[in-house]
Amino acid sequence: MNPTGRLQSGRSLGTGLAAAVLACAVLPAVLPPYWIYLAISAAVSAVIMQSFGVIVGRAGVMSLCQMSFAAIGAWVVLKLNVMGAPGGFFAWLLLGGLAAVPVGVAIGLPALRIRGVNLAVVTFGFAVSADIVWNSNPFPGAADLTMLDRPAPFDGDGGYFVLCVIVFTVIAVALRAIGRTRLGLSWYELRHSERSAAAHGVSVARSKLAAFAISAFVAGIGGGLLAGQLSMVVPSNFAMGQSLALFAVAIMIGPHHPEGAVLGGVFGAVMATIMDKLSLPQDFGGVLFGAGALLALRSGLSQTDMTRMRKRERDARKLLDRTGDEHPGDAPAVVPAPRPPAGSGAAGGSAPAALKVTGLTVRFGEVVALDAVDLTVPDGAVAGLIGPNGAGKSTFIAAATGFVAGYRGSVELAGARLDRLGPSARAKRGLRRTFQTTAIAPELSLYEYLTIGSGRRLPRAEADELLEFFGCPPGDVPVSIVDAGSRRLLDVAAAIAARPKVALLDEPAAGQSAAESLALGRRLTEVPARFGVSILLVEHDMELVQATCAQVTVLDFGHVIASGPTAEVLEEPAVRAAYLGTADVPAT
Ligand SMILES: Nc1ncnc2c1ncn2[C@@H]1O[C@H](COP(=O)(O)OP(=O)(O)OP(=O)(O)O)[C@@H](O)[C@H]1O
Repeated sequence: MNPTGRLQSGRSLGTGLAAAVLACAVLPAVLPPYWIYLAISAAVSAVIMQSFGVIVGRAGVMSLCQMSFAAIGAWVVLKLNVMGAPGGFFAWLLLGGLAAVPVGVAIGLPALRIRGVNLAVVTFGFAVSADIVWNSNPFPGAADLTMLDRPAPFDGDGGYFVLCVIVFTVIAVALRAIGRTRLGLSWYELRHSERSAAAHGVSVARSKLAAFAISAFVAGIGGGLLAGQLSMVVPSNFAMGQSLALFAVAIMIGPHHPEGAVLGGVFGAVMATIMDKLSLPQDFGGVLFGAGALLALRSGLSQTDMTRMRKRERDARKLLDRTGDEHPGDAPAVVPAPRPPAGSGAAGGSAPAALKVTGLTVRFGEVVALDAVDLTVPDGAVAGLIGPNGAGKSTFIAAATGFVAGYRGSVELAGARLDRLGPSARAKRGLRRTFQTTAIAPELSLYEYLTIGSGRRLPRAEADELLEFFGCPPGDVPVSIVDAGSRRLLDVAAAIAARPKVALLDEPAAGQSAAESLALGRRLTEVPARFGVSILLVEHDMELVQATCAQVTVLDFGHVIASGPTAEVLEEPAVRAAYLGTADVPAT
């Protein structure tokens, strides 16, 4: 983030904190008692909405059981109160949140294998089971009417509202900090594409479980606060219907942003009163939430996401106007890329292998996508992999990087076998890839995306250098206003940012003009020396391949039909016949 970005981010934190202080100072003083009570309900709901914000808003996981986690928090607080446990309300509140964590992780385990609607059904099943448990076992204190006393000095309604706002603010600041770590950013990537996250070395399992654990903790805290508000709770306070309604609000509003959590909390708390005042049935509020959620699902973004993104886009356009770059992603003019010297890199044959793939065979049912393919990427080289549509190039990248289970053959990176490792482990070992279709979370900035890709705390200067080198827009620009061609370049930059041993690039020049494609070729030839990354380039653009790759391997129907120095290979009759027709190979 440049100084302007940091300033804006600091300003939004300052505005949020000022709003919290103002709410604490003014609302208890001016609101009548009934509305103060509603304000407490809104603040408690806002805390529970924050838990939806983590799991639904950030990680994109359809969890319908957040109120069950809240119930665990409430149960623990009430149980410790009945027991007269030491520590008092604040310690019990914390323990209530912590008690929800293992349950959150246990519910998250199925999420490692299933997703979408199926996962929603699993979490809903848990909510139903929890409902049955709560209904047949009264909450602690309910049988003998042991009330929970609120802690001084927050025991009055005004004071308790202040306490709830403080808890909300602390959680918001903590989640904001987590959101800037690689874990927090990886949640956004998970939401859009788990395979991209895995290709960036993100452990999808760990990331999802962390989201479940943190969201359960926050929900547990919310449940504990609700127990403090009501002094005694009943199962209907945590009914599965509540989880559903709040889930719909979460999808619609986007509680992963504090203003969205507050808005969601207010809606959740006052909707019943509004329906009452309008003489409408209570369930009508749920119908409205459901309709709003459907609209948000169609656009893929919540209301707060859209508002923030528009603001970010406006700021970015101003920044681009100031820097004179009106078309993000326009590649700077470059002289044509120099051809690599014959015999250099891959063509030399004597360089040690950065990547050595032997006998790679992949079957999809009856289709043999790859048949005993041998391919080597020498250290410090840009090698090419070409072939007609359906030849098996993408399958080769997918299998080598661990995205295809059950291939035959071996994949060695700098002499180490990778065959037993999954995609994220291979990425961490230094084997990165890009995809033909980019799936970058549009709400991220280019800096944030590079941070995820790099797998480390990427210094701004290094990020700027990478963006400039690949001709990408400035780092504060949101991905949402970056064109498709530039997104591909950004994807390449993110792969290189990790400084892997080898990067496998799947058609990075698709969507680029001829001049941009040549500019990319020039940059790619510099990558091994400049960043220490060897490259395997999959491309249909023959000029780019010729300008960039010293050695090329040609696939046809899953077989290697030629391999060696690019110029010689492209002259081979079998290659011309299979791939390029007979006379279309540009003279080399
Ligand atoms: N998941 C899959 N299930 C079944 N068949 C597949 C799958 N993925 C690829 N194939 C088949 O494997 C073969 C190789 O496909 P692949 O996408 O690797 O080719 P490609 O050389 O990358 O093509 P293109 O240049 O069009 O991207 C094709 O016959 C394709 O239909």
